[in-house]
Amino acid sequence: MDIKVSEKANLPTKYGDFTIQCFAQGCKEHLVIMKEPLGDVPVVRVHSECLTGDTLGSKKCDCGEQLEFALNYIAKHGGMVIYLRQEGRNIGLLNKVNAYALQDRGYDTIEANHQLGFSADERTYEMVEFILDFYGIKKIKLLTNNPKKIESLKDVEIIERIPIKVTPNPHNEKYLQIKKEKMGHLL
Ligand SMILES: Nc1nc2c(ncn2[C@@H]2O[C@H](COP(=O)(O)OP(=O)(O)OP(=O)(O)O)[C@@H](O)[C@H]2O)c(=O)[nH]1
Ligand SMILES: [Zn+2]
Repeated sequence: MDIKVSEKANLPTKYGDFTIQCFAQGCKEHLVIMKEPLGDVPVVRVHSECLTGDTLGSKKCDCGEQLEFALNYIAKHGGMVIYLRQEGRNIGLLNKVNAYALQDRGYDTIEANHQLGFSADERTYEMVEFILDFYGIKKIKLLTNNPKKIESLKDVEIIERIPIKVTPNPHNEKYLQIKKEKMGHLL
């Protein structure tokens, strides 16, 4: 993998004071948001980009709330958010908006992906393994409700899963139900 790594820089935020470091592969620029000390077994959140949820406050998904939970948790306990540029479970923003249009017509989040010729989840996690290896991290506590993410991280030992609590709203109730029933999320 041809990966460029930036320097580390300070990033004070409303959640706490972090450092950030960028890992670029081609046109995908991934980000690590870190709070030190990391401790013996760092807390890690692997977060996939959701422009609509993370920055626009969309109520259609739980991404923004999960990111806030993770940043608050890591500000308190140390650890890192690995922010992967895998928008729309890696189908990209344009396709996600088309998937949302299909959802407006009654398809669920998985059916909409299938209608567009994608699998339910097109993400991969090699970059996470590269980043953890870069920092010499072999064991982590993973902040997630997604068992597939745990299975996908083969080169690192996950000694604990820390659940993320989200409060459903009328717009994401069905989405959360599909994640639980069809994608096996531990909600
Ligand atoms: N294709 C598609 N992507 C979506 C949709 N809603 C959210 N996403 C994307 O899904 C990703 C977040 O995935 P989730 O399955 O919600 O959560 P997760 O990160 O896999 O699991 P957790 O670790 O428990 O948060 C982000 O990349 C979002 O852009 C949708 O309806 N369709
Ligand atoms: Zn989202």
